[in-house]
Amino acid sequence: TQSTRPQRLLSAVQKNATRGNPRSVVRAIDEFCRHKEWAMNVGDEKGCILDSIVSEVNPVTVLELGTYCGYSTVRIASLLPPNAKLITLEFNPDFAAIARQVIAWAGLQDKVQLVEGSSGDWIPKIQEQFGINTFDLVFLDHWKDRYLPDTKLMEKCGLLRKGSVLVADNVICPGTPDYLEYVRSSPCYKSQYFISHLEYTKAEDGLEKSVFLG
Ligand SMILES: O=c1[nH]cnc2c(O)c(F)c(-c3ccc(F)cc3)c(-c3ccc(F)cc3)c12
Ligand SMILES: [Mg+2]
Repeated sequence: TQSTRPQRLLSAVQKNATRGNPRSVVRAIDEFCRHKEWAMNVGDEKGCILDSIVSEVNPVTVLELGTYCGYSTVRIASLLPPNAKLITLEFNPDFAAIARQVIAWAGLQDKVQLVEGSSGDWIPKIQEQFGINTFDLVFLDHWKDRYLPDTKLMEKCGLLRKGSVLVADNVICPGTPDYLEYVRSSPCYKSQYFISHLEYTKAEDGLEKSVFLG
């Protein structure tokens, strides 16, 4: 039977990256996507911007919406302090199965909790299920039509506190106009756009960083 692109991406990691070395896992995926097959990882250019925001926030609790193959999960988790926890939600079970193996290859499974299911179902259950009250950082990278409803849901569930930082991928390509309008016009957010490119291409894309003001 034919392999899938995520399976081929995992094989490239297992072939070219060193177990327990997150940077080599990130490099192996970027090489695969640049030279073999494009895949929708945040990528190296936007990834560096994400790294700088994560390092600045130095979060103890992180929520990632949209795991895919675990590329940004590995990038973020590799920068976290020892006691920090990253929860990543993935709707697609095939993606989740690959991501678990990529995260394990990087040696980051103790910092990461991968949860399979829809963000809309899981966001209201996180506090009771994982003993987390609020998130210091949220990375939105799942589905463009869910960014705004899930942000409102996080607010309603009290998962954001004064100073919580939201980072959203793909705000230009494919674009999340309703989300951008909301975080840029709401008095509850201070927003900033970081211009970049769609992963592994010359098309414009960028990250929107929004600080919740409470
Ligand atoms: O859906 C996504 N989630 C998270 N990150 C994504 C990402 O970083 C992307 F670059 C793309 C993308 C953008 C342009 C393109 F041509 C193909 C795919 C998508 C995406 C957009 C529309 C779809 F129908 C399917 C996938 C996503
Ligand atoms: Mg993305």
